Amino acid sequence: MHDASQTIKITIFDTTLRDGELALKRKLTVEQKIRLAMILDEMGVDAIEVGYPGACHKDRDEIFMVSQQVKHSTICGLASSQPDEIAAVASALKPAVRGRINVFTPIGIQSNITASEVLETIQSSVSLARNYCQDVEWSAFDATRCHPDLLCKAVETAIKSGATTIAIPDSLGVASPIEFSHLIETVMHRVPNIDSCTLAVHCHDDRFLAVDNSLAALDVGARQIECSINGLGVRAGNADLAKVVEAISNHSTYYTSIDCSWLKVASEMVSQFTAGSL
Ligand SMILES: CC(C)[C@@](O)(CC(=O)O)C(=O)O
Repeated sequence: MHDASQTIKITIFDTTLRDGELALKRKLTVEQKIRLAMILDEMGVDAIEVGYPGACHKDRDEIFMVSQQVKHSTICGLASSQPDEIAAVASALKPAVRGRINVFTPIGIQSNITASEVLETIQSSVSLARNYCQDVEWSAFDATRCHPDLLCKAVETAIKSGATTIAIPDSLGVASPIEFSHLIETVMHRVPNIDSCTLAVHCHDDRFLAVDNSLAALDVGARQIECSINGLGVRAGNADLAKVVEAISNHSTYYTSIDCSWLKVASEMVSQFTAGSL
């Protein structure tokens, strides 16, 4: 429950089953994914990212089977800009009550393609995803190590191509809260069509700042936080969902739809699934 002053809803996007699973030596089974997804759905998580078929073949069937079971949360699958990956996620989402394709494009300093090639890739992959699905997220992989001019152009292009959510990840966990919120503020100010999407953040915990960075971004306009149970995720992990949600529940203006009484059950379930596998 939230009180009357808490008027701004923050969407919670859980990626335990996708980014979290990447951290495991022994992958999750489909039964485990379904069990956790049912808890996340019951808990009130807005979106559940279940897998990345482009990197792990079994994830396609897992997205399909979780989509058959979950009735409230949006089910999400990750794809690169490759058309076959986008098609695989789209077909896996067929049984979903609500489905979302999350398309990512590398735009950081490591990416060795030109700016115009990046923009073309975004345009074609997001439009393709949008032909399959009304709900499309575009993630700017390595956004915190990219030139802000390119980031702003890329975000504008993704929105024009049909993305309804834009995620700004700190993929390698390099940013501080001031740097990260400044980057989000730049995007909010400089992208002309930014109001027609939900801005999301996806932070990694390499500097133990994933939760702080995510929360700092709210005050400059971010409205979705991507996080995971127990902070499970590659390297140091993602932002811990329970910490994000507890912090927001004590905030004067923001609220989430999470029922905190489920946090302990979810955390214990993930600890049990990952025991000996980290
Ligand atoms: C897809 C994207 C949000 C990503 O999760 C990609 C990834 O690390 O797999 C990131 O952290 O940049």
